[in-house]
This record gives sequence, structure tokens and C-alpha cells, in this order.
Amino acid sequence: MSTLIDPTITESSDAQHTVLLPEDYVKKFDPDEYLQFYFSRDAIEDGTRVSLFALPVFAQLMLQTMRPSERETLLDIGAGPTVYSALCFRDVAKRVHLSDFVDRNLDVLRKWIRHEETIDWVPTIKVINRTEGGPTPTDQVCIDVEEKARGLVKSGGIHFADVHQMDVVPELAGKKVDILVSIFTLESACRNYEEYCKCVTNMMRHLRSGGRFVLGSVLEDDEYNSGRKTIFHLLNLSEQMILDALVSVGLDVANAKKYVLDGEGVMFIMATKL
Ligand SMILES: C[S@@+](CC[C@H](N)C(=O)[O-])C[C@H]1O[C@@H](n2cnc3c(N)ncnc32)[C@H](O)[C@@H]1O
Repeated sequence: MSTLIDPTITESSDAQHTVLLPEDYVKKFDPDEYLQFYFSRDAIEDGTRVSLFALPVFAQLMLQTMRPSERETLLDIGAGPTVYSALCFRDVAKRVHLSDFVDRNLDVLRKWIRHEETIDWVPTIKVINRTEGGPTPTDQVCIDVEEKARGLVKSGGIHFADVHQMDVVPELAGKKVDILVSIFTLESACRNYEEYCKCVTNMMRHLRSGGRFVLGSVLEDDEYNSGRKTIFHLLNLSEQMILDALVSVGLDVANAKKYVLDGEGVMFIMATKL
């Protein structure tokens, strides 16, 4: 997972190479370490996460192909301590629901809502803005972008999620959103392909027919750094395995928009639920 791993760090930590498992998230996933590792100013300047290129492109496509009434609600499953989905889709949806399995991640998201210190999202906003084709944003533009995203999450909510449950987001049980986003979560949460397919089925219960599913996945890798010294297991997935799982839950994969970044070992796909 080259987008998520700084090779110099993995090499130096080989001596104590412990790989944590899906059941270790609650105790061992550290939101601050994760944000520092991937979203600090230095991390963003050193090499950007591919998500910040793919998601704004999908957002633009949604603006072009969906009427405002068809794209009111967005749910991000496994957002972790990050808010970049709300930043990328701020002009698309009216309400954004961020969800995750780890309470400490949800606490960080709530702190962000209350304007308390978390990470500085300005470097991320600048990359998103560049992908959107805008000029280098002023400080005021960055503040406005973040405030708009914050407002959408205030209108939506911050929720517990477990992809292994039939109602992945219990607080939204029985409710369906227009856009479902999940980035680098399923391959983190699942131990085998059978579980993966079950979790995709569970997630789809939150998406309405005609809605869009946006999935970001690591391809063919076994682990990733969740911080400088912490390594978590990943389910090793080929592109075909992912596509098969999506077809089996009724997503229109034949007409999907897909980016496979071989050098980066990641895939992003946007598909409509039939
Ligand atoms: C690699 S992080 C991705 C975070 C964020 N989506 C991003 O792109 O930076 C994996 C996330 O999956 C979450 N996760 C792990 N097990 C989960 C489960 N059973 N249900 C929902 N989320 C889970 C973790 O808490 C973590 O936030």
C-alpha cells in the first residue's frame, strides 16, 4: 500500500514488526498518529493521498449527472478521524454523515465540529482545491471550504459504524442515503473474502437504488502503517475480487467510473446501485 506506507519507516521498524488485526482497532488505532502520518502539512507536501485526486473528480461527475434532489445525503463508512470526504463533497450533498468503528476517532470528529484543535486541514484543502482546478486558495477561501464541510456534518451527524453488523450504522437503521463512501475501510476490517462480501452486502442496505457508491481500496497488499510504528493487517484483494463483490450486490460495475493506480496499489470506483 505505497500511498499509505513510508518505506523508510517500515524498514527501520522491521525488528519489531508486529501486525495488528481487525479486532485490534478499538484498542490500538491511534487517531492522532494516523492524522500526523497522512494529513500533517509535511505528509501532504511529501506525497499526497490519491483519495484527494479521485474524490473531487467523482464529486464533479455527481454535480453533472445528479439533480440536487438526488444527492442530498452522503454517508462515509470508516471515515476514521478524517473529514476529507466532507471537504471533497461539500458542493454535492446537503447532509454528510461521518461514521467509524473506533470511539476515539468519533471523538476527534466531534472535536472538529466544535472547532477544537485536531489537525490543520488547510494543506488538505489546498490539494483538493488544486484538483478542482481552482487558483491557489486564500486563507479565507480555505476557512470557507472547511466551514461549509463542517456545516454539512452538523446537519448529518457523527455515528458509530461496524461493517460486520447488518445495520452498519445503527443510528441510521432503515434509512437510505443518496451517496455512500468508504475509503480503505473494508480491507482493514475484514479477515477473509467471505467476510468482505458480507460486509459489502451490509453496507449496501444504507444506499438507495439509483444512489452512488464510492469505494477506495488498497490492492494486493497485506498491511499498512496507521502511524510511524503501528502496522495493521489488510485483506489482500485483487481488482477482480472487488469488482465481483460489487456486481453481486447489484452495483452497475459495467458503467462505473474507475481509477486503478497500479504504481500506487489502489483503486477508486464510483458505481450506481441498480
Ligand atoms: C485505513 S483507515 C481509513 C480511514 C479513512 N477512511 C481514510 O481514508 O483515511 C481504516 C478505518 O477503518 C475503520 N474500521 C475498522 N474496523 C471497522 C469496522 N468493523 N467497521 C467500520 N469501520 C472499521 C478504522 O477504525 C479506521 O478508521
